[in-house]
Order: sequence, then C-alpha cells, then structure tokens
Amino acid sequence: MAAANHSPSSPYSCAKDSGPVIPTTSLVTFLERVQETAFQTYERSKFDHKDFIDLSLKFDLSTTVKAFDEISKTENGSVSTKDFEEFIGKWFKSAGEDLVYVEPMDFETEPYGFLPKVENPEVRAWALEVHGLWKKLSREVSSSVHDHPELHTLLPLPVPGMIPGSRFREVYYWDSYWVIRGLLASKMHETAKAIVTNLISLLDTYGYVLNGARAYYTNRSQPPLLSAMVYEIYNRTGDVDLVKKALPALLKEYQFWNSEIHTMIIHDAENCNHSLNRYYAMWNKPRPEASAIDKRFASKFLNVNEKQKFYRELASTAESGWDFSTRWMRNPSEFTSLSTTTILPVDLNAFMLRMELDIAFFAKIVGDDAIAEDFLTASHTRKKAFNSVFWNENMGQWVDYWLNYGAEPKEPQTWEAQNQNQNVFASNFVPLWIDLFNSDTPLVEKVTRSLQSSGLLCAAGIATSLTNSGHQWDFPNGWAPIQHMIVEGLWRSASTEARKVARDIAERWIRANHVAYKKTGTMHEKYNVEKCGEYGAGGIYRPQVPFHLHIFLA
Ligand SMILES: OC[C@H]1O[C@H](O[C@H]2O[C@H](CO)[C@@H](O)[C@H](O)[C@H]2O)[C@H](O)[C@@H](O)[C@@H]1O
Repeated sequence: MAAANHSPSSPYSCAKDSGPVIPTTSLVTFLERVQETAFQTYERSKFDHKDFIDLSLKFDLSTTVKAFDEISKTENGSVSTKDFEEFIGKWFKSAGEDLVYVEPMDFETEPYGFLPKVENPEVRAWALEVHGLWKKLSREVSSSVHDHPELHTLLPLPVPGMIPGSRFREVYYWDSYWVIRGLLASKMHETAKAIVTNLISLLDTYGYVLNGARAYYTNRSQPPLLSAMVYEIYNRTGDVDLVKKALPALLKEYQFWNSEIHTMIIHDAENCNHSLNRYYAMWNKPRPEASAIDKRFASKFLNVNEKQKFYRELASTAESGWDFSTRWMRNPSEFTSLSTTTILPVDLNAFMLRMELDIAFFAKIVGDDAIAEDFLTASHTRKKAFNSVFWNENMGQWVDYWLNYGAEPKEPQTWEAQNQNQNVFASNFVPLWIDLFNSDTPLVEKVTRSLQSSGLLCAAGIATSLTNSGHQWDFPNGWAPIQHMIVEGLWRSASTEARKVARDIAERWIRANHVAYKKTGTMHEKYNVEKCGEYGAGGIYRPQVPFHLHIFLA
C-alpha cells in the first residue's frame, strides 16, 4: 500500500453499524433459504447462487414455504438432490421465464448509415453480426409480473428494453449507458429512449435508479449515468420532449446522491470545504443474490455488528459497479478488509461532475436559466475539489481518497496527502472522459504520459488495476466501459499525442474482441488484456456472454 499509516486491521471493530436499511420482500428472504439449500446440495462448480433468487413462484408464497418446510424436515436440515430438484420443478418457474422475448421495434438488419467509417469487409461483417445480437437481447416483462408482482423478484417496467445476457436477466443501471451507445450506433433511437423511460420509472418509484430491476437490488444504486444517457440520445435525435421528461427525474437523482449517506466533507489546506460523494448501500445483510457466499466470508467476524458492517461494505461495493476489486480493500490480500464506504472514489465524482454539467445543459434547453446557473456553479466547485482532493501532481493522475474510519458525514475531515490512494487503477483516468478536463490540452498530455508509463496499457487494452488478485475488477481483466471512457476522453482532446494513444488502445481492444469472437462466437463481459483474444476470469460468477456491444467502430 502506498500510505504506511493505513493499518490492515479491521475497520469493523469499533463503531456500531447505524446506517439505513431498506427492508426486502418475504419472497426474497424465502429464496435466500432455497439458495442456501442449493449451495449445500450442489457442487460449487455447478452452482450459480443468482439462479435461485431469480426463480418465480407458480403458487402463492405461504403454500410454497410449507412445502419447502416439509422436504427440509430431515435430521440435519439437508435435502437430497432428487428431492430438491423435484421441489424446484414443481413449485417454481425457471429463472428468466418472467421476461418475454419481444421483437425490437426499430431493428433493421443493415440500418441506413450504419458505421460509415468501417470499410474492411471482415470487420463490417462482424459488426453486423454484433448488431444482430439486439434481436437476442430484447425483452419485456411478462404480464404475470405486472399482475402478480408478489410471485416475482423481477420488477415491473413499463416498456421493452435490452438485458446484458446470461445470468444478467434484468436491466442494469450503469451498463445501460453502453447499451444505449450501442443502440445509437445501430440507429435504434426508439429502443434507446425506452431504456431511459424504464430507468426513470424506477427513479419515480424508489427515489433513485436501482442497481438493477430486481426486488433484491432496491437497497442501492449503481454509478449514476442517467444524465449521460439522456445527453447522448438528445445529441443524436434533438428530442426536447425527452429532455423535459428527464430533467425533473435527474434533479431527484442529484438529491439522492447528495443526501447525507452519500456525501462527505473534506477540509483542504487552503481552508476550503469540499462536499464529495461516496458509495453507500442501504443494506447490512448478505446480498440476497450471493447470500450463501457472503455469509461464508462474514463467518470470520464473531460479533453481529462487525458482520453487519462487512455486509454493508459488500453491498456498497456492488453499488460501485466494481464488485470486487483490491481498490476497495485496505489490505489487498484480505477480502474482509473491504472498506468502500470510507473511500471517495474518483470515478463516482467524475460522474457527478458530468451530471452537473448535463443538468445545466438540459436546463438551458428547457429555458430554466436559474437551474442552469446553479448547476454550472456546482460543476466549477466540484472541479476545484478534484484539484484539491483527488489530483496527484507527481503521479499525473486523479486518485481515490481514503476517509478516516468512523467519520460522520457532517464532520469535515482534514485533507492529508497520505490519505490519497496512490495505487494505480484504471479509474484514476476516468476524469479524462469529462469535457472540463479533456479540453485542457497540457493537462491531458500530462495524464496521457502517466497512463503510458502506468503499467495499465497491455497488449489487448487497459487493465483494471496492477494487482492480480483473482477478483474480477483487477488485473489482468479489462472491461469495455473503462476502455471506452478513457479512449473517448483522449480522443475528444486537441492533443495529437493523446489522440494517437486513444486510437492505439481502441485498435488493441477491438482486435482482441474480434479474435475472441472468432474463437468463441460471442462477445464477452470482460477480457484478459495480457492475451489477445482471451476472455477474462475471476470473481464469484462464471464469465458471461453476450456482453457490452463495443462502440468504438462508430
Ligand atoms: O451477482 C453479483 C453482482 O453482479 C452484478 O455486478 C456485475 O454485473 C453487473 C451487470 O453487468 C455490472 O453492472 C457490474 O459492474 C458487475 O460487477 C451486480 O451489479 C451486483 O450488484 C451483484 O452483486
């Protein structure tokens, strides 16, 4: 670790976990019990914990629970594989049955003006095949979910949309930004707008955009990119009605992220206070979608309060979208040292800055100059905070900031150089994506040189970190969203050198995606950036396909 005074000792031992908890449904609680039995019944390699929490009931919950009690009445509570499988078949519909295939409303096999710059016939044919995946990923929520929500963990959504694929059978928040960029490249503007409509409906119902459209995701959000989605669609379509509909929702989302749990104040050397954001889930129990696993990790903590604090860290890390990574651990070799709520993350604050700039832009469009003015001021204030809190001049990177354990949200903490996490993560370069930074050519050139010497640039793209921990958001995995934000940021600058680096990274990434596609016939969630054409591994679930339709070709 870069800073010597961050002892790896447990952050959970002192104060009591007192944060908010959003209660879950009785169905989720029961399905966790079923998942635990599956965990004991099956071999680890044949088991995906999420499959059991995504089941929907054929009959009402209390009758199903009684039937499960019956088969669990053995001496040690264990259930034979045969009894368990019979029970699942009799009482549940399979995971995914509550989402119904629907023909996308604006899909064309080769849309007019599709990827005009791509001339190479092989790449063009591949791009068209990838474009064709929209037909596979298009879904709407079944009528049963609307009529009998109590039988499903899937949440009702008003219009059809796209799902990421495989075990991810529901809409996800931050993934949707890249889904929308892909849809725009595919000229599917109406489907892109439909995705925004669904996310706004979640925001209207819950007060924030959920991690994903499931009852077990109602206690947290994910990296806030709704404003960026609306911006991209408006940019291509000029749809002012969309902006009018989205603006009140975005103002509500801005409030959510600036509520007490998500903000901390840093007092800098120039006597200025900076209000910055952190991830903080409203949950202190195992994540229902991975409950059996979370409980086993937490078994090392003997006291209830320590367990609760650890569970909150697990859920807060899921809120970050980077679940899991050494980025969030005070001791990179000890998973239980996860301490996400005591970090001010660079990328989250870059997304908040983007939200402020986008809201100011939308307010101007609808003629609300007062809101536009307020949000422009907020963006300048945050830009100053970036320079004071996150910027590390020696590294030429913006780095995450460690908070002191047990600090209260309203209590300002004094900025200390040793609290900057000087480990190298791809997130240190995400601010490049924001125009306020990528328009500053000398700054971009400094950050580009830092990226080139960081060790993150590999044969097949940008690695997530430099630590090979076995966690999926670490080396040697590379993720499409990260490649995209950094490449787009560099490409938007006026620096010839930065644009050259952007092109080089995009070519490496696309080549690796293409080689993997030829080998496996599909797109992957993550890739091994050390080996061109190999998909990524690690983490708590098997690698997923098809995934994040890349958009650099656009
Ligand atoms: O089931 C484990 C976790 O799965 C999700 O996280 C991962 O997949 C998401 C969907 O593609 C992606 O947005 C995220 O970046 C991935 O780490 C889910 O979001 C987590 O909450 C969940 O615990």
